[in-house]
Amino acid sequence: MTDAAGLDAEELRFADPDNPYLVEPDTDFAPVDSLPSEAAAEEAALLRAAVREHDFRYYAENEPLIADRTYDALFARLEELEEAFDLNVDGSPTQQVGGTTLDELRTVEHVRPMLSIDQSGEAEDVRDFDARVRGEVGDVEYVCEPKFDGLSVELVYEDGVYERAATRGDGREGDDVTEQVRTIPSVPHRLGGDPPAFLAIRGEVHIPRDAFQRHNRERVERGEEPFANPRNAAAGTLRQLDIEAVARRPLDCYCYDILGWEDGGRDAPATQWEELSILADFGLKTNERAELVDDIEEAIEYRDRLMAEREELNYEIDGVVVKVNDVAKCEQLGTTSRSSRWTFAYKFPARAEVTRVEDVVVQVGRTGRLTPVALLDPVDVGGVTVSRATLHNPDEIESLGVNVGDVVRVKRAGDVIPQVAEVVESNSDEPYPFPDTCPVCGSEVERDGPLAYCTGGLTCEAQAERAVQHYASRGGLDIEGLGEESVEQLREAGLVESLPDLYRLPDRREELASLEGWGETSADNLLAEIEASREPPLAEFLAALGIPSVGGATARNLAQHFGSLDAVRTAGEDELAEVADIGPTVARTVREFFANEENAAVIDELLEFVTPQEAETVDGAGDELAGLTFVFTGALSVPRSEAEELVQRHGGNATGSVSGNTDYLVAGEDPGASKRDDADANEVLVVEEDEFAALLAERGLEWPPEDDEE
Ligand SMILES: NC(=O)c1ccc[n+]([C@@H]2O[C@H](COP(=O)([O-])OP(=O)(O)OC[C@H]3O[C@@H](n4cnc5c(N)ncnc54)[C@H](O)[C@@H]3O)[C@@H](O)[C@H]2O)c1
Repeated sequence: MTDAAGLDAEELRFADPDNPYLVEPDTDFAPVDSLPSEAAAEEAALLRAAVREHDFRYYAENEPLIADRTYDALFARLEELEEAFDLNVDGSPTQQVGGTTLDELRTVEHVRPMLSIDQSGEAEDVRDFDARVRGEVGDVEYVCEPKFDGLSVELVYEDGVYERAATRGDGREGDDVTEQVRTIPSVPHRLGGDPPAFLAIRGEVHIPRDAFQRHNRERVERGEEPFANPRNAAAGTLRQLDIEAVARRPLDCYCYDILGWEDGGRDAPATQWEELSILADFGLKTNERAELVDDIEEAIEYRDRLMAEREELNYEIDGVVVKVNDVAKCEQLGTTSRSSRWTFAYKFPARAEVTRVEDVVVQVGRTGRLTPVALLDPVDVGGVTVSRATLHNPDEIESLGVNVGDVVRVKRAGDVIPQVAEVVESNSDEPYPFPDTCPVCGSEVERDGPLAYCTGGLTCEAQAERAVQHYASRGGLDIEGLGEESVEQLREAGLVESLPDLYRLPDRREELASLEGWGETSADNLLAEIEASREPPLAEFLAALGIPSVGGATARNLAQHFGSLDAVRTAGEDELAEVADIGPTVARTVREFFANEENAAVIDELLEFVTPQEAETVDGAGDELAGLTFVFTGALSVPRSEAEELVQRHGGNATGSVSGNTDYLVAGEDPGASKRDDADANEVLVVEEDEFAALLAERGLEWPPEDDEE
């Protein structure tokens, strides 16, 4: 999202850069009855162009210019004008489904149009919908379901076998995402139960919230822009052409509607409620919170209840969908060109509120990255009090134009980290001046693209504290008794200011024992742990140094490739890039880490106390599994991601779904029938975990891999 004034004309597809509804539109509209009809027609034309542009940016590019709430206000105004002035609506976005297809993907026609849903956040509008429905078809029951904030897909099964999947696109045709959707674990490749000969269903692909947060954190750590919300992340992922990359993302899919059913004499279910239960019988994932209710008041209560539970769910929802239960009545109610007349979405209020920036602080991360954070006048955003919001990086401050004292809109878009979405009222001439020295150690700040880094390395206190925390963590040398809080306590007491100070603690045993909450025994235990960490394996030591982008696996590859710390420290970028799993970017990061004078000084000092053990170098590490493709299914004795990582590290492929070129399907406990069936059909070798271990052992590899957590 941007609030930069003015847009480059070339960037725009449907609207003029001067269109007032493109950037920071004013949604305080003049009352319709005071408008001359010419002005109304003119305003509607501008709104149509702007809405088309916003649709394009939202659906095709996943980069909206304005907040959803603002978009909804523009859309509602356009509808209002068209109706009040009886304007010609041919081709208006109010008559069409807003999506589009991409050039890169094949287009497929849907079995039945995939339409939009009329929606509102007002209970009165929901009651109006109900009155219209009852006026046309008499009394009805409703099925209420969460409105998942993901990406709608059509799935097609023939004789129970997964055939294809497509995005909603413009409602009539969508992008072919068959291979992408095939990687989703909750989409069976073969249906169970007694499926019809032909079945088309509608579902919503989404990324669970916890996985989304993990994924975003990794993106930020790699210096990439985080996704604004899980919907964008799911949409972006699903339309990727690199299927293996899609398989690595934790997508999930809820199914909720039958679009097509052909089965000789057997009829499709007669109600929405039966549809849900039969979909579940076929092994498709349906949502357990769906409810059948007797009337609209119960539907309204359902929405309020779900809104209160919203934060507990591991998937993002933005309201509830209310559907007429009886399919025959649905057909009677029919559809418009844009939406079905038997469904209504009762939305939750947007989780975005307006507040004042009280201050901006700049935090220093373990890698030295500086992150500006806005301290806010606390505000309730969707039931959670927010007093801080990330500003991401200096470029974001510039593009938002935000400074202390400004009134801003804050949002929590699926993720837990609140963000400043836009400046609503600026009280400053300039954006917040980003510091050119580190607020903690005063070292110079260096820019790398949009990001800023402190050049102080391990001498920077903030980095040092986090460096010590990391060094002692399970991803480092696993020094028990030295958690984040103790490290902070030791630093505050002046006992540990940098890594080598850990090994000077025996000289300060008395002081340590006298700290609040410590005592002789805890102090001695910690000192014994520290003593035991003095001869670490090289790989663990490298991982413990907290070199940016170097986790346990990469550290082990480095150790196996170079054998000694000296060799790693002096290796050039080209040599580093020869290591399995290391590309040019990571090679440069590693080189820079060791070349940094401050880091070098700290490491030299550390080596006065610590002697990393040389590692056995392994020739050709990384090629043992070359040419082999594995799929893992069922519960393994370690997380599946570790198995996949191991395979990839040794030159093999690990994908999420069985396909023609899969060599082995490794079945852990409870492997899931459909994948195994598929595997048999493809003549893939199905092996149990111990056979997999044997296969690795033949190639000199160990299973399960040693504890490798970061
Ligand atoms: N910010 C912008 O520029 C911009 C631009 C375009 C659209 N938008 C936003 O997108 C929304 C409109 O998009 P839309 O037309 O895709 O509508 P929508 O996503 O709000 O609602 C329709 C969709 O709901 C989904 N859905 C989720 N759970 C469902 C369930 N249980 N049963 C049935 N359907 C379910 C379906 O996929 C369907 O496509 C608006 O809220 C608007 O704010 C924003």
